[in-house]
Amino acid sequence: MPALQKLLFVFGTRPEAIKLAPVVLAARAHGGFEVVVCVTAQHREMLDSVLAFFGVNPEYDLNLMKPGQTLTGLTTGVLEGLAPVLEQVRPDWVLVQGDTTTAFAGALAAFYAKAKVAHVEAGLRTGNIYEPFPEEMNRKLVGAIAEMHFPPTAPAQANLLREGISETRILVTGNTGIDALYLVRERLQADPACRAQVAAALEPQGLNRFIGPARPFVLVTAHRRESFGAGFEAICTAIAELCTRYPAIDFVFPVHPNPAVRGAVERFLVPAGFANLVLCQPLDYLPFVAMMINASVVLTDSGGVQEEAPSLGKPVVVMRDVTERMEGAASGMVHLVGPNRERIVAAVAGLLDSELRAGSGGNFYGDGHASLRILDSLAGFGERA
Ligand SMILES: CC(=O)N[C@@H]1[C@@H](OP(=O)(O)OP(=O)(O)OC[C@H]2O[C@@H](n3ccc(=O)[nH]c3=O)[C@H](O)[C@@H]2O)O[C@H](CO)[C@@H](O)[C@@H]1O
Repeated sequence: MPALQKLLFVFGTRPEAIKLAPVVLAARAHGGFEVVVCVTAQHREMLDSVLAFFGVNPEYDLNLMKPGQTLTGLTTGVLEGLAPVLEQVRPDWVLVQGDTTTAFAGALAAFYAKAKVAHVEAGLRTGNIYEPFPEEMNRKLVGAIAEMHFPPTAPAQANLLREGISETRILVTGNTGIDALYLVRERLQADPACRAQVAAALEPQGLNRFIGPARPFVLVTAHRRESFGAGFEAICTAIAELCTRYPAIDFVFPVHPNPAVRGAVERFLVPAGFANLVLCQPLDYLPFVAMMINASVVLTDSGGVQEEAPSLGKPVVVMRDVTERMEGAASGMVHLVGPNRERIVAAVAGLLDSELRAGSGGNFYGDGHASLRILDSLAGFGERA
């Protein structure tokens, strides 16, 4: 019988936790692995709420989040913090996900410790190292280090092949974010206690009405670093114009804690006091998914939300100039408009005016079984060793 392989998961933000939690849970249930989790806590509260929801208790916590955190400070913090963890754990594989600074610095720290890196959600590219910034460079750098690459889709695999990575080191798996999404949707459908938990979580912010038969609403998220400044002014003024034009439709905007995002919202949206604009704290993952299921249109610059909304049959307007996820755009479910006031207003209005038409959705990004494919592939290495 082959020895258990030791997997060290390293992650630090809300989206990484959402996309790695299903892999951690499946690895713990698998039997072929010893599993160790180290969080950098590049985000703190938003990370903890996801860990609690999935019941993932990290063995190591670098607790790196600081006010006014810089990318340089974070990178060096992850490198220095991980070195002793790697020394102690001595993993066979270090798993990192996506494109955060934690993923890049985690992969580099693993390389310095001569541990193999497996990259979950590999191969996403826009071709522009400043969009998204710093994510495009982070994921290219992880790609240069990784021994095994798990792209979610065939176009992401093609990007890796173009960069000269051998096809024997690539496996298309689907996105693990869709594993998490379907898991949550199933729990919401099957478990009344889970629905009660969502209602209780939304009640203090007065948001329960959005999970019942609500009047139509648009769910908004925005946080991309390259839109800070002029981009956020355009995003906020577009939302203001939509609030005025559609008084019978609500706009629900959980505001990301980054001060650049909060500042723009306070300057361009708060003073008008729109009755149909609901500004709230970021939502926990479970209530956020419940709201997405009920939304008419989703307006976002998020990568994960761009994958989730069409998987739930919701049309999405993407406030970015470029995207590494053209699969949804090609289907007509995703409208790429940039952080541009006129184009945001036109796209959202187009969807609202067409009787809130939603498509049937599609699983362009995953079928809910990505985690098992990843683990079967890593288990195969153990058997060959
Ligand atoms: C450039 C790019 O596309 N990069 C992505 C980036 O992340 P992102 O843009 O997807 O980040 P966010 O938008 O912060 O998170 C999204 C998640 O958060 C949930 N959500 C949202 C609002 C809320 O109030 N409550 C919530 O729970 C939501 O359902 C979703 O699952 O990093 C990831 C990590 O490496 C990569 O995978 C990834 O490519």
